[in-house]
Amino acid sequence: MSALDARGITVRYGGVVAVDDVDIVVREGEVLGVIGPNGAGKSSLVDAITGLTRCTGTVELDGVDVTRARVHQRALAGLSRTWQTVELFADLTVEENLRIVRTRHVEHDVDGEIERALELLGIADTRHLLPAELSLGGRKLVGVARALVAGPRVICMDEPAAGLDSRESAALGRSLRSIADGGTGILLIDHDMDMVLGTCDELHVLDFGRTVATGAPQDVRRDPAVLRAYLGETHEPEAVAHHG
Ligand SMILES: Nc1ncnc2c1ncn2[C@@H]1O[C@H](COP(=O)(O)OP(=O)(O)OP(=O)(O)O)[C@@H](O)[C@H]1O
Repeated sequence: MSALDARGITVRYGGVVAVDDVDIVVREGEVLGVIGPNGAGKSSLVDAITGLTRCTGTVELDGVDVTRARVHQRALAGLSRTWQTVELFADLTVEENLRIVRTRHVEHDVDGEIERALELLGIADTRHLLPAELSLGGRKLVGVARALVAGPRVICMDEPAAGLDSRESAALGRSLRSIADGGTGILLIDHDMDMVLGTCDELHVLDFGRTVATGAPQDVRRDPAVLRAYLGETHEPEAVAHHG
């Protein structure tokens, strides 16, 4: 069943069409990767889906139309988001940062969710540390844990691996897989192709705001339209071609 179903999403900034009639479906337990060159519209798409930017099109969560819902209402309906920069409370420990998350249901077992998130992200041993005592990778994992504690149906992640080394990035990918295996859908934007190709069930490729390819990672990375989209990019064609 689809946890997130976004249809005909179009985002305009003045005369610029940043996202052009894009359909995105994330199923329960699926990791959907959205990739594309710089400026392809990935962040704008996630901003539109989460309600942060104006768009046309429709967004459904678990079959419920949330197109007109505000950001916080979408969050309460089950749509979580992580950011490129992780904002944690500096004076609170990892566990306390998770404890202040607003959960979706009052009867929510917060303690249970926190333990589950700490275990899934492999950060249980850091629970009493302050954010400053963690590496950037560690803080990013706490950011993902925080999104998870709310009990989302779908988590949208904007470049969670940015700034991580390859070992941290691989660990993050494994954690995302475990989260999805627990039933949560994940919409993942990232430039780390090893992590994306190794983690996603499906890829959705954008170029100039348009969908140029969708499908399984092993098919998409060989797709001529995808390779074309990355040509002219300075830092990514090698990554895609390398795996092709
Ligand atoms: N607030 C804004 N106002 C005007 N134009 C914007 C705004 N935000 C993004 N754009 C433009 O919209 C297009 C898509 O940008 P977006 O950031 O969504 O792409 P992206 O794929 O996330 O890029 P990156 O990989 O570099 O993060 C680009 O042409 C960008 O310059």
